[in-house]
Amino acid sequence: MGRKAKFNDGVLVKKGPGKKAKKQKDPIFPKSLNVSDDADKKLSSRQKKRFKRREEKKAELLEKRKQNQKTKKEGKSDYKKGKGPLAPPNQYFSESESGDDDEIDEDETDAESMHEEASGSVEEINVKGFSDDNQAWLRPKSRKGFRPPSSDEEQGGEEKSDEDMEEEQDSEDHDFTVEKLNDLSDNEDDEFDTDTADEEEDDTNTEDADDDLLPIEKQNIKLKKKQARIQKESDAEMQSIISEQATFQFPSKDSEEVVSLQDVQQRIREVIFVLSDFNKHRDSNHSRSDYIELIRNDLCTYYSYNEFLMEKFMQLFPLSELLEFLEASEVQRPLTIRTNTLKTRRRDLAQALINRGVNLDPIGKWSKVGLVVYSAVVPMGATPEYLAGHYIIQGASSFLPVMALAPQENEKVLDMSAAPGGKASHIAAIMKNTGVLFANDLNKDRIKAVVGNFHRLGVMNSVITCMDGRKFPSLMKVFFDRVLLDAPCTGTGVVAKDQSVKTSKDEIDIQRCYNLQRQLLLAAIDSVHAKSSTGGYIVYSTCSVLPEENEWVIDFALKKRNVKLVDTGLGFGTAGFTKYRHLRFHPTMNLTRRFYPHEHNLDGFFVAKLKKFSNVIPTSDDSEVVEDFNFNEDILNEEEEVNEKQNKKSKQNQQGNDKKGKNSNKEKSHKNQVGSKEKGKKGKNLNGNETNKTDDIEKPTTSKNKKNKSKKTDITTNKVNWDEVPKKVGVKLNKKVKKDSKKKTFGELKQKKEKFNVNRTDRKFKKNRN
Ligand SMILES: C[S@@+](CC[C@H](N)C(=O)[O-])C[C@H]1O[C@@H](n2cnc3c(N)ncnc32)[C@H](O)[C@@H]1O
Repeated sequence: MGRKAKFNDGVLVKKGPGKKAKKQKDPIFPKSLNVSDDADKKLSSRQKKRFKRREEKKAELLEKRKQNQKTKKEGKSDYKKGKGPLAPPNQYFSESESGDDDEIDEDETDAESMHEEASGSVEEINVKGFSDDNQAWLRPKSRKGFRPPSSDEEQGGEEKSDEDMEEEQDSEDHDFTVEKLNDLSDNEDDEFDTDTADEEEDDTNTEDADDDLLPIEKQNIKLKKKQARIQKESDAEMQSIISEQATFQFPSKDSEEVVSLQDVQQRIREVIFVLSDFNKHRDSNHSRSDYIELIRNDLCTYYSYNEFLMEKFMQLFPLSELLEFLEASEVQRPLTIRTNTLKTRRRDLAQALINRGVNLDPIGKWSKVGLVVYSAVVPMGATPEYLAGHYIIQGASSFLPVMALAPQENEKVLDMSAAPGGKASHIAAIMKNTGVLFANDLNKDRIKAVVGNFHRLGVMNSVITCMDGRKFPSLMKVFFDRVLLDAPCTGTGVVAKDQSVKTSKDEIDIQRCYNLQRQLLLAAIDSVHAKSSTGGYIVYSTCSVLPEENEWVIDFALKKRNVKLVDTGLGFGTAGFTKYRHLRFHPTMNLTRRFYPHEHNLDGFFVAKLKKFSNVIPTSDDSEVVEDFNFNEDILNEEEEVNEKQNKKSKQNQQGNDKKGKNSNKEKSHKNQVGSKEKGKKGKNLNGNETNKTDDIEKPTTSKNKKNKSKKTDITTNKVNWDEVPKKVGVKLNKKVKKDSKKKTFGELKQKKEKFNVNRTDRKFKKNRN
């Protein structure tokens, strides 16, 4: 019942006489709903103009959209071909290895089907979208309170207080809501925004256009105008403050005032500002080093580091980046898990965990087995899936060395320092439990964790050993197809996980680490078979960001063994250093990869991949005893050496030319620097303990033994640097003495042996007595 609207333009179709139809009048609709053809006729001339303009813009927008879609399609096809910036995961595995391919292929289909599931069952149970495009989590969250200054601020901009930031955030939020409302109110008319933007510029136009706008749109325009005005005012204010506070007041040495953390934070910003244009903003009574010292102390106070480590980081990062690194190191990385493909598939695992109320997402396009967990109502280390070995809780950065290693089915692989077995079990999964995996660790207690994890995860192809990795070559020399050395390190990349690193590390710790790392790496190389039909690779990784433990160790191995650096195949990460302070590393060092918490939202990590090309050990004299090597001393000596070199240059060149022909074979060698070794000496490390290593760790470059320091090659040309020839003469002389000793008569040798036996008994006797 009720009145009937006449939508048929007044053409009345007679249906016969009805009482009500006759009695009731036609309904009258409001003008705005009148959609009759003659609506056009009622437009004013201005309205017509605006209408025309809108139509034109509509057409323009449509054209643009079409073009965009076209370029997007082209981009997509590029991506499929592997040309795009985020290449498909297969590309990450540079060698075409059947085992990996299988895992990836399977996972790729996993990912696709997971997308399908996302629109189906996953959404049904109302859990956050499960998409593979979650690169956003890779952006590190900043700690609340201290925002490192942007480069703009550093260039002289005034820093914003927390209140300002909150206000800014508020206004951003407000903008966002208003925009959203606009979208909602006019979501079919995309060009509308453009219209209003134009009208904002032209006041007269705005007034005209206002007639057509909804109240909320008018409000939006007003708000934007207000914001622009406020911005203008605050800019002007900021300029005046900057000009007023041109010089930062350096705190006097005598002042013992206790400053709050907020003041320290403020001072850090101010000193960064001064250092950004030192000549302009400095206090003439203080040098740059005064400012550096001040900021170092303040950073130590604010972030609770010891001065030594802060100094190390200051050498590593420019100031603005340092702040970002320190800030990111205060925040825990997202919780990530790795699917154990020996037992399940990622999509099944994801589904099972989602059903338990875990909010998760794939880790990113670079891994097909990782999941990032945003929130969980159950402890992730105690779910039935965990206990059944369907996944392992593992930092995302720990995937990287194994991905770089790219083990294959049926290979012989060694994980030299494996405990607690996270990476080793990943290797076993990629090998699909085929071949042999040696999982070794020096630490007896930690090796128990490897056993436990392997049982839980169903690793069946492993031999677990507990020995010093340095001794592996004596047990299984040239045996393995691939070796992973995830070396013990200072852990400077994982400060967020272990805050004790901030204060517990000093020079001696670092020195101990890099000496052990060098020895372990040489042992790892010696355990690999260069002629392996499928491999011959060594991957070296640490969770430290210090070059002493990374590039410097690799550079050492390049000089000591027949290995070369190859691409890690990881597709992301920052290139390793080819120079650091006064040191110059091999130019191929840029093939190594560094990962930072502030840049990649991963723990600080270093990954290098080496290919062994010959089983010959270039300096194979095991009787050589070498002292520990000191990084800082080396840097100082490099400087000294440069000066010395300049003085002796002409003389050395002459000698060098004489020797050139004789040493051409060495010149061909891959190594760019061969350390000469002192024989028969015992070395001392920094602790004063005697070292009697059988492997070739370089001796310290102290002035005492400098004469015998290694000959060098020019790393840019990989040729012998003939300026260094006198040192090589020293090496030659040593060899000559050695040869002469071989010419000794039988009688002399017998005498020598007897003397040696007497000494030995004497030593034994003394030892027993003690
Ligand atoms: C960074 S952790 C290895 C972590 C392991 N790769 C993982 O992913 O679970 C370094 C390991 O090296 C071991 N280690 C230290 N010195 C060693 C040595 N001389 N030989 C073998 N392993 C050693 C430590 O016990 C420690 O477990």
